[in-house]
Amino acid sequence: MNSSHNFSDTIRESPYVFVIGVAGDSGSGKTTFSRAITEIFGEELVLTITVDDYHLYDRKTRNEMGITPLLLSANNLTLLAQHITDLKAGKSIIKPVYDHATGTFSDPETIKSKKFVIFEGLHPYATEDLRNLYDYTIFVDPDYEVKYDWKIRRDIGNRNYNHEALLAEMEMRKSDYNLYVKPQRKTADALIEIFYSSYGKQEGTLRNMYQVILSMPAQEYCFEDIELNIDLCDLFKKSTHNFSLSCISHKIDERVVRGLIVDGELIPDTIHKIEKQIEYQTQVGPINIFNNQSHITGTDLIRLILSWQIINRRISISRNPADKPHA
Ligand SMILES: Nc1ncnc2c1ncn2[C@@H]1O[C@H](COP(=O)(O)OP(=O)(O)OP(=O)(O)O)[C@@H](O)[C@H]1O
Ligand SMILES: O=C(CO)[C@H](O)[C@H](O)COP(=O)(O)O
Repeated sequence: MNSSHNFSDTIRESPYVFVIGVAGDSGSGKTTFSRAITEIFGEELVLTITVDDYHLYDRKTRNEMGITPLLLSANNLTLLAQHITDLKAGKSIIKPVYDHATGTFSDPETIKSKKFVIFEGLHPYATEDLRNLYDYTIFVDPDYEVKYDWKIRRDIGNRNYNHEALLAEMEMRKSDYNLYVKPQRKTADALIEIFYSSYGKQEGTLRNMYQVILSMPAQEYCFEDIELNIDLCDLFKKSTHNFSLSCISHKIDERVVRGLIVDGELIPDTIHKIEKQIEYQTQVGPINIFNNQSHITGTDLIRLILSWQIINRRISISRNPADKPHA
């Protein structure tokens, strides 16, 4: 690419709307991973919509019906498909709003399309018709224990649940998760698994440090144009923290996928050098998403690599419009 050109300007000027789907259970870390794209391109270019807004029933009604929000039939997936189609065509939508603080619906809101639209939630691409509308899909899949530790922390703090009600709800959700949410994992372009750190559960939790695996099917786009250089001097001499990076091939849902496993911490210098590599290789910049952090975790590195992968997918569409997925 021309070195004086900023690819964000190309995106701004292009009519193409790139749609990303991030699926996973409640509190699984979807926002944590998708936020990097907003941090890189800014809110002017990136719109995030929570699929929770497409629930058909409020919390009280769901409780009376004895159902969880994970049922496909408890969500208006037809309206969701229509809204993705409209936003992709550059049109505005009038969208329902689900308020987690009260468990009820607020007034609908009008939303204008932007150049990246991220749909995150339980069922962003739960049907084949929905799946065909996306340019890139991610499935976030923390280990059961990790996920429920996060959910308890978050829902009791921010969503006004009491501990017992939350545990009962979590138990009730298990089978619906396997039936209605997890199947999306089979078709995701990128799958993120999160486990307690191999350097110690307690220490890891305190430092927000987990073992994170980013897996992708061996496909044409995989790490295209990516040169990931990690400065060994930073790792060995300048940092006193544990860090490991390895690659595996493994089978998930009958697909053989290649996984990048990251655990431990890097110093900010190392990640800033990687950000510069991304700027150089993609001409998107400035990329500076890790300000004021004393250490950089595996989650952070995977967020950055995943964003890089998405940017490359977007670049390939610009280079070759016929390359558009589902064109
Ligand atoms: N990779 C991670 N490392 C450390 N903590 C995490 C990570 N991912 C998520 N968390 C914790 O879990 C909480 C929920 O994460 P996040 O908001 O990203 O989940 P979500 O899937 O978007 O949730 P929901 O869709 O239910 O709003 C965060 O506030 C954070 O405490
Ligand atoms: O699975 C969820 C996604 O966040 C929530 O439980 C669902 O959206 C219902 O929200 P609430 O529990 O606040 O009524």
